[in-house]
Amino acid sequence: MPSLHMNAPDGAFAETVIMPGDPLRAKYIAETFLDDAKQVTDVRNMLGFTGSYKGEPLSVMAHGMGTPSALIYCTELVQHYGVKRMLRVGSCGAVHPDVQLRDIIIAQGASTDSAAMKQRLGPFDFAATASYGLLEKAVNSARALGTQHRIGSIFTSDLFYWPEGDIYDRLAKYNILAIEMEAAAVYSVAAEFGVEALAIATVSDHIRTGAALSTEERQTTFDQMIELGLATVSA
Ligand SMILES: O=P(O)(O)O[C@H]1O[C@H](CO)[C@@H](O)[C@H]1O
Ligand SMILES: O=c1cc[nH]c(=O)[nH]1
Repeated sequence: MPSLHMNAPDGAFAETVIMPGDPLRAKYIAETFLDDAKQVTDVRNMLGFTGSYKGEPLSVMAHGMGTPSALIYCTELVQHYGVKRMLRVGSCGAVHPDVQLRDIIIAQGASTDSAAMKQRLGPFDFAATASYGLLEKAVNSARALGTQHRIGSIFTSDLFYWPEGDIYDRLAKYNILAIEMEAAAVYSVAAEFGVEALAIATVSDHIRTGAALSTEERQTTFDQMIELGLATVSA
């Protein structure tokens, strides 16, 4: 039976799902890295695929841009399809001076400005953190692969275009490395339903300096991040 936003039948998703924001990145990951990948959902062109990796079932499902979209797909994957592990593979913009273009950030925690997140614990703030088991596997895999990485906290924003620039100084002061738009949402769904989640993200641009990866550099570094994600979930 399909869910509200996915037309995959019951059992169509593996217990582990790799999740980029972009549906075409989901297609690319499935076609490039999975064996026998089949498309399982295409509602709104938000594509999902299931195949295998190193002999184990693995799915790839896009979650779109922003917290509301990610909350919908993550919630339905877990509640409707019984998914147990979600690993976001995204892009992010660096705000911390120590972070370099191409760095892969393993997101230990994600602060957020999202109003949706404020509805979780009533008057309290929910601390969106990665599942330690996945975090440890990602760090060990990055070391084994020799992948340049940073472990730290990021910021999940509802805004891509900020009207005021001073927010970046404040984030860097709190040792936040980079901004993206979904990690806290993915972590919060995992916490709500008792499953595992991790987000890793490639620094595609440096918000402070304006430096950005070329199209070719994006491809190479995204491949490194995807390989790290696959190593993490298959460790
Ligand atoms: O590259 P993805 O995974 O989409 O992630 C980042 O890119 C999008 C903004 O351009 C947002 O979804 C942000 O989180
Ligand atoms: O959300 C994002 C993703 C990449 N770069 C940014 O500046 N923001």
